[in-house]
Amino acid sequence: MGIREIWSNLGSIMASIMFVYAMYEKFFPPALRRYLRKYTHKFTNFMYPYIKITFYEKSGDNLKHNKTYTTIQTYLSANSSQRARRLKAEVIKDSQNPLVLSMDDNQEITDEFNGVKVWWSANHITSRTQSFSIYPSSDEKRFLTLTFHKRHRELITTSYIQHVLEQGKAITMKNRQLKIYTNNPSNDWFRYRSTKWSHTTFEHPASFETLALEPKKKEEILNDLVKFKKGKEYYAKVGKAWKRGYLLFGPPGTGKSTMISAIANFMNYDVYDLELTIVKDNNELKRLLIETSSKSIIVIEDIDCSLDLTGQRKKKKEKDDVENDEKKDPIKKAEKEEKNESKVTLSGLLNFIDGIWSACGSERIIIFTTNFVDKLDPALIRRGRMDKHIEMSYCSYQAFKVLARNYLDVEFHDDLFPIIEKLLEETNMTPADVAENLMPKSITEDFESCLKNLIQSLEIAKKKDEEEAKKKIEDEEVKLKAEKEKLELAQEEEKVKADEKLEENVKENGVKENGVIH
Ligand SMILES: Nc1ncnc2c1ncn2[C@@H]1O[C@H](COP(=O)(O)OP(=O)(O)OP(=O)(O)O)[C@@H](O)[C@H]1O
Ligand SMILES: [Mg+2]
Repeated sequence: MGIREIWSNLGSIMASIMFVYAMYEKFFPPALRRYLRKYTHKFTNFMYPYIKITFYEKSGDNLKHNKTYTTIQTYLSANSSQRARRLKAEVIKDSQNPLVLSMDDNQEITDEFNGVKVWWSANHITSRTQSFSIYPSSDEKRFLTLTFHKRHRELITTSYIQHVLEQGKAITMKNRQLKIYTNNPSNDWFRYRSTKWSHTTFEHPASFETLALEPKKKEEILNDLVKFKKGKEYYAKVGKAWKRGYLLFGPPGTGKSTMISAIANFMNYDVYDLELTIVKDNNELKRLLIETSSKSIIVIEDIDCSLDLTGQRKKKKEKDDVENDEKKDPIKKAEKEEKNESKVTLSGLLNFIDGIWSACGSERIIIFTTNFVDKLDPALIRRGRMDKHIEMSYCSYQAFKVLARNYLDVEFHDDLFPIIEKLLEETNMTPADVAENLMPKSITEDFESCLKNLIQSLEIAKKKDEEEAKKKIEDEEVKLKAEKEKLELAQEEEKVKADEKLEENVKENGVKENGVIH
C-alpha cells in the first residue's frame, strides 16, 4: 500500500469518526449521555489510575514568579536531574555555584519517597492567543508535573510535597552566596531606590578549623551553635524568641572579628554589621532591625567605642544637666544636631536586643565585641541578653599549633615546639602577632626559619615584658620612697612645730609664773 492510499484511508476513517460523533451529539438523549460519560470516566480511571499535579512557573493575575516552582526545581536539580538525558543549564543569581543543571522540557525523571515511586516531568505550552494586558506576558507557560498512583494520594499530597519544599529550601539556603550588610545613614534612606542596608557578597575564608583557639573552647562554641541551629522547637517550647547573644571580648588582635566570620561561614548566615554611630536615635535602630532577615548575625563591633553606653544609667544626672544646658542655649542644641550625634540610648539598645520587636524574624545571632569588658554597663551584657561570654585571649600553645598547621603545614618540631611552648607561657603575644611571625616572608623561606623568627620575636617580647615589669617595680619603689620621704618630712615638720609650740608655752608660763611670784 502506498503512502497516498494510507492517507486517503486515514481521511475516510476520520470522516467516519466525525460523523458518528455528530450523530451521537445530535440524537443521543442527554440523560443517557451523562450515564455513558460517567462510565467512560470510571473506565479511564481504572485503566489509568494515576494522579497528576501541576506546578506552574508563573501564577496569579499578574503572572508573578512562583517560588514553589523554583524550590521544586532546586530539589529536582540536586536529587534526580542527573538521571535526565537532556539537561538545561541556567545561571542563578546569588548562588555559590551559579550554574545549575535541571531537566530540559519534555523530560521525565523518577523520585522515590518512603518506597513510593513518583514521576516528575518538565513541560511547556505555547499559547497562540493575543492578550492585551498591562502585564505583558510571555506566550510560553512552563510547568512541572508530578505523577503518582492514586493509592498514594494521602502520602504524596501531605508528606512528600512538604518534604520536597523543605529540602529545596534547605538546598537554596546552603548554596546561596552569603552577604554582608552595613547600615546607610538615615539621610539616604528615602532617596530613589535607597535602602536602609547596603550589601556585598561575603567571602571571608575564616573557619573554625583555621581559628586559633583552645580545642575545648572551640568545641564548646561549636556545640552551642549547633544546638542553637537545631533549636527551633526548643525555643518555641520554652516561649523564647529564637535568637542568641554572644559577647566576644579580649585585647586587639586576638581573633574577635575572625571568629564572627567563622561563625557566619559555619552557620551559613548573612552578616549585618551595624555601625551604631550613624544611627540617629532609638527609632531608627528599630527600623533597621525590622529590615534584617532571618538566619543572620547582627554585629556591633567595639561596642565600648560605638556609643557612650558605658554605664549610661549611672550618668543620668550628667545627661540631665547637658539637656538642661541645651534647653537654655538653643545654639548648642542646633550645633549638636548638625554634628549628627547619635542619640541611641542604652535602653534603646537593650530593646533592640530583646524588646518585643526583636522577635520579628528568627534564627538570629547578635554579637558584640569589645576590648574592655569591664567598661560596659552590666545591664547590656547580663546573661539572657548576651547569653555567652567568650574571652579571646593571648595565644596559647594549643592555639599556636593551629596557626603552625595553617601557615606552615607543620604538626610538630622536636626542638623548636617545646621552646615556643615555654616562651608562650612566659609572655603574652596575640594570635595576630604569632600569625604574622609565622608567615613566610619570601617564597624561599622554609618553615624552620619561620619558627625561629617567632622564637626571636617571643624572646624580644619576653625581654620587653621583663623590662617593663622591672621598670614598674622600680617606679613603684621610687614612688614608695618618695611617699616615705614626704611622710618623714611631714612628721619632721610636725615635730618641729610641736617643739616650737612647747617652747612658746614654757616661755609664756614662765613669764606668768614670774609675774605671780614677783
Ligand atoms: N584566634 C585567631 N585565629 C586565627 N587567626 C587569628 C586569630 N586572632 C587573630 N588572627 C589573625 O590576626 C588578624 C587580626 O585578627 P582580628 O581582626 O580577628 O582581631 P580582633 O580581635 O578583631 O582585633 P580588634 O580588637 O583590633 O578588632 C586576623 O586577620 C587573623 O589573620
Ligand atoms: Mg576586630
